[in-house]
Amino acid sequence: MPAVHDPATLVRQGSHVSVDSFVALAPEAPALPDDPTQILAPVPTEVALPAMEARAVSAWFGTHKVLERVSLSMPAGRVTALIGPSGCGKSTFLRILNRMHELIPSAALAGEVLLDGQDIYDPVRRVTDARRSIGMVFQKPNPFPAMSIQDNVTAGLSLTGVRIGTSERASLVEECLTRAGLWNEVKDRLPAPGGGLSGGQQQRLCIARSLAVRPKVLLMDEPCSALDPTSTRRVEETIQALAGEVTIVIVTHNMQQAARVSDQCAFFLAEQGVPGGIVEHGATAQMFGSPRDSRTEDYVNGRFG
Ligand SMILES: Nc1ncnc2c1ncn2[C@@H]1O[C@H](COP(=O)(O)OP(=O)(O)OP(=O)(O)O)[C@@H](O)[C@H]1O
Repeated sequence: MPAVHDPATLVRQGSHVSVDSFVALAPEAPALPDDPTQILAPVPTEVALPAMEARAVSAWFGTHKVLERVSLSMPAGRVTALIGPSGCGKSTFLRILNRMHELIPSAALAGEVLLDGQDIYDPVRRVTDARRSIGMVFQKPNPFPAMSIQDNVTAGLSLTGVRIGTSERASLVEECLTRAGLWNEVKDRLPAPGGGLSGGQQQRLCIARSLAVRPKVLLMDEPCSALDPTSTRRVEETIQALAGEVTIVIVTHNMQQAARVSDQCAFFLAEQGVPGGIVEHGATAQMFGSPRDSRTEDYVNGRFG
């Protein structure tokens, strides 16, 4: 019997540092292909260990049950895409993976979320540990606009009480901006305000900020939905570059994006009057090329949703 985590018994956390990002324009970037079957991400050949595992996760807002016993393994160093129509519980599931769900009044959940085999909801584990290990990038980028680019990168460290020296800070800033694909564009203006960057650059700045606390997992909730196609391409390149180093779970409504960036997909659905659940999950190539369930086939081919 899984534990029920009622919000009244959960540790509340009001100082979470959100990790949003924006993306930059790049006129030379190629146009996006129209046919998802032409751009399938490479299928992993070896079996990766799960970095995160959701076991029988159910969720409620008050008496409204929105997820029903969802189980999913998210392999280490791989990209998992959560797809499905609006309202089926993808974002709720994502927020459960780093204990943000409990910040919402009336929210409750049941089940377990394991990170490297440990339940992040275990009462002996601190909520701040979960959020440090499991970063989040939101739909709307939110760097600290008046703060310098370099200070934005290290803002998460300061807020979690981590102190580092000047030279260590400088190398961390360079490392994280490089990993986020932004270093070359900002290396000559690190003291300039983060708010002066283009939207796409701000999105990658926020990815750099999340990387600075060295998360094991990066959750991304429609990180490109506010971006133009070229900026989207830049963020997708960043996701692909990070895969292998960080476990990524991304919610996206863009099927081409899911096909481009993910190794595996989980298709969520909430049919009339029924809480959301996973209809089917598997390797991205299989989900797009030969889905087992006709509802998956209809969704990935744009027949509904
Ligand atoms: N803060 C909240 N309070 C009450 N109900 C909520 C809240 N957030 C989400 N819900 C409900 O939970 C269900 C799942 O919502 P959720 O946002 O997780 O779906 P989603 O698949 O991510 O949708 P979308 O793709 O539109 O973002 C919906 O019925 C929604 O109305």
